[in-house]
Amino acid sequence: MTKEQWGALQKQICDTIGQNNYKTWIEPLTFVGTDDDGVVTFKAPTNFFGTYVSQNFGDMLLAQLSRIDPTARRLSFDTHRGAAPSAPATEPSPKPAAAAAEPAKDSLPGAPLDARFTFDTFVVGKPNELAHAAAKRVAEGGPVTFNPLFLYGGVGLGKTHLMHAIAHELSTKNPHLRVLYLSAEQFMYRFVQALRERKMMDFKEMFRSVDILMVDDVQFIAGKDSTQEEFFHTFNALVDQNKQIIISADRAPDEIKDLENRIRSRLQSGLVVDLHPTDYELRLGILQTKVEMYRDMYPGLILEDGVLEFLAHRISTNVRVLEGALTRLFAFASLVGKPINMDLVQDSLSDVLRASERKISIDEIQRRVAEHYNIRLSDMIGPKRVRTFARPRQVAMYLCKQLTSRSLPEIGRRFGGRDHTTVMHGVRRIEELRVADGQIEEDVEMLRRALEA
Ligand SMILES: Nc1ncnc2c1ncn2[C@@H]1O[C@H](COP(=O)(O)OP(=O)(O)OP(=O)(O)O)[C@@H](O)[C@H]1O
Repeated sequence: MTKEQWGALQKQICDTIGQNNYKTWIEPLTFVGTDDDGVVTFKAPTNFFGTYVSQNFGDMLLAQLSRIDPTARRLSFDTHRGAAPSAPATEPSPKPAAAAAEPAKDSLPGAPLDARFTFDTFVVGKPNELAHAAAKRVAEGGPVTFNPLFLYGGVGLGKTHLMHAIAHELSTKNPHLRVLYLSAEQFMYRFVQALRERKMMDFKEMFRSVDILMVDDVQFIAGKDSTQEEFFHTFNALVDQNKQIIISADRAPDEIKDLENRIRSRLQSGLVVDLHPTDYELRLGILQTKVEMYRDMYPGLILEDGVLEFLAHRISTNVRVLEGALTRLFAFASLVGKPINMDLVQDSLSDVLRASERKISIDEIQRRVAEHYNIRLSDMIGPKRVRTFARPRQVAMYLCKQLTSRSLPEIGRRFGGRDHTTVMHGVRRIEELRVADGQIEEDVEMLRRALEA
């Protein structure tokens, strides 16, 4: 993103958050640049200022920025005076200090911490409770019990969030602790730079001087032999000194190809925990937490029932995408001055919904529902209107509406050529019965889970 593009965006941001907020919090920021990791850096007047903007306007800013620059992933607020202008995209720029972490002694060349990624903002559910508990334990900062802590899981499930949360908590408890967080790619970059500049001694000394080392996305060093070698030595030196190491990756150690065996076994020698794909309840919980935050930011905006449930159903892959969708909805609603309802969802999120479209088919739903109610598929689709067939048919129609993106006429056609008004009636009926009839509610939930599994 260029300075000019940022200039143009500011107008939009002002419209979104209002003149007062804009003048107080956004105008004083200076755009510095975006690096290869998608970190967008601003110069902020003070540390507090950067933290405040990040916590209160971070999501909105990121959503606006990512419309112009889809690589934008994180914000960083640099409070150093005379910060370097943005570096050319091919050359990783020196990382600015974290917005929330206090620099300890001389500053470490880590990546910025995101001030929003704390334990307070992390929603715990079944899929991530073990990872959360392990992270919490490490953040207590007591004697090192498992080393390393190895967190793994798919894209956008909260690995980085947990690592930053540990770093924040440890730095808050003990501001003198030397906590270094960086990606494996940055580790390699520092290593190559040290080789090139003949500063290997400095490199080794610096990495061995940290109290806590966190390396994100370690799968990156697979197949990169000399980086692996150096990583191995760093790792051993720190473990020998009883210093805590926290590693993340997108898969388990034994699934990372082209990783030396001795490194693999080192990575497995502590506690290996995975973040499972989110379930519906966790996604809904995350959305509800975010909404609380947005209510302060956009007072007066109406959020209609069912919207969060719909998003939690439909966007199931990645929490980042889920959050982005909500941010976009709020920003859009405040721009056009309308309530957040299903019409707005369709208008403003059609691309996200298309991309996250489920692979669940109408056939599959019909088959599962027929099995569940112990009726023949032909009876579900056929013309008979007795309740034994009509109710399962309505449940199936309802699930088709919820779990696929098919239109009502299309669903009608697939149910023996019925009219779309029949489908609509069926869907409404099940909506009513879900509230009034516990058995139907249980059936629908069970079927939905089975279909989504
Ligand atoms: N349980 C959760 N509660 C609240 N927010 C969450 C949770 N899980 C993920 N998020 C949010 O989702 C976004 C993506 O999370 P994060 O960057 O930690 O993912 P990741 O696992 O490191 O993914 P990647 O592999 O892409 O780096 C962040 O904004 C994070 O705050």
